[in-house]
Amino acid sequence: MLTVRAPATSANLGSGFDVFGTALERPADVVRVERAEETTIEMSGAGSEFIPEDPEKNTAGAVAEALDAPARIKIDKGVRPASGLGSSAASAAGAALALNELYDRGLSRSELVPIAAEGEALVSGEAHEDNVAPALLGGFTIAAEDGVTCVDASLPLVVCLPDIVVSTRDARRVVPDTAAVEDVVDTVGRAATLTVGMHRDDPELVGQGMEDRIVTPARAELIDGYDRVREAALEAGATGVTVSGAGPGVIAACYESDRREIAGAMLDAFDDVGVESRAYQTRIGGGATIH
Ligand SMILES: Nc1ncnc2c1ncn2[C@@H]1O[C@H](COP(=O)(O)OP(=O)(O)O)[C@@H](O)[C@H]1O
Ligand SMILES: N[C@@H](CCOP(=O)(O)O)C(=O)O
Repeated sequence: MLTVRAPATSANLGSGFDVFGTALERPADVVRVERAEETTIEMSGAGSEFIPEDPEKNTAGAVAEALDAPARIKIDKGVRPASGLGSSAASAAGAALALNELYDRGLSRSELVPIAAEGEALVSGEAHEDNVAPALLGGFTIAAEDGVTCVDASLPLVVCLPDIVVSTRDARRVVPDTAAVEDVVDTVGRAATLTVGMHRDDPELVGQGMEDRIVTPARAELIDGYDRVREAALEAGATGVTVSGAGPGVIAACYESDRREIAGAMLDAFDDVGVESRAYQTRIGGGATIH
């Protein structure tokens, strides 16, 4: 079978709601495909018992349909669903790259972004591209109306995933419909700062750019212990902390030398409020790879 490794991703990064995303070096999904008369899906791995194998309800099935590429698809989940780590997107991006290769469709990775986003539309109600873009292209991505821009960054990160489930569909319902002009001005400044920080692999600038007054406060309410975890990470040396994607994952930017301490502090802080969690000491990584 043709095999693709597709990385977890972290979208938004505070100031870039529905626009910014980064590929994470780990964890990742492994997607295997072979040609078939009709699409079937077999799931295994982290949280796979909660993911429908019906191709009409699985993000990989939506991609097979969009590419008109029926296949036997096996997905080994490294990324638990409803995590804020682009779990649904990893499978969609992996399937898009694998089926494009299997059927010789000849599409570029950029051209596969809107196809993989069909999977996101299936599960979250909207074809947001901020997870599938970095899962396919790697690095730090800016998914805008006019297309995706990619920065080849490799900043160290810690992502802490509490044992709480927040579905992206539900977390999109708490996003405010309007924002005050001064908050929009603040967001523009922070988004610009973060983008420069990614170009320079500068944890301080990226950290400053991760602050957000518009979307993140509403999302933080859905995560038990968020404020405590954020404070603990900052005290341990994180340069910025925010909700990863729609949550419940929490992401910290940092220097490599502080990564271990930050991971420990975040785990302890969740533990203090009675929530089990696991931490990934990772960094911005590459896009999906064919094996
Ligand atoms: N291949 C897949 N991988 C992960 N989740 C999937 C997949 N196909 C469908 N889903 C559904 O998508 C939802 C998880 O997606 P989402 O809420 O966006 O979480 P995440 O932030 O982890 O991507 C769950 O309801 C899950 O059952
Ligand atoms: N921009 C989206 C990103 C959702 O990411 P996920 O990893 O939680 O699926 C949003 O914030 O809704």
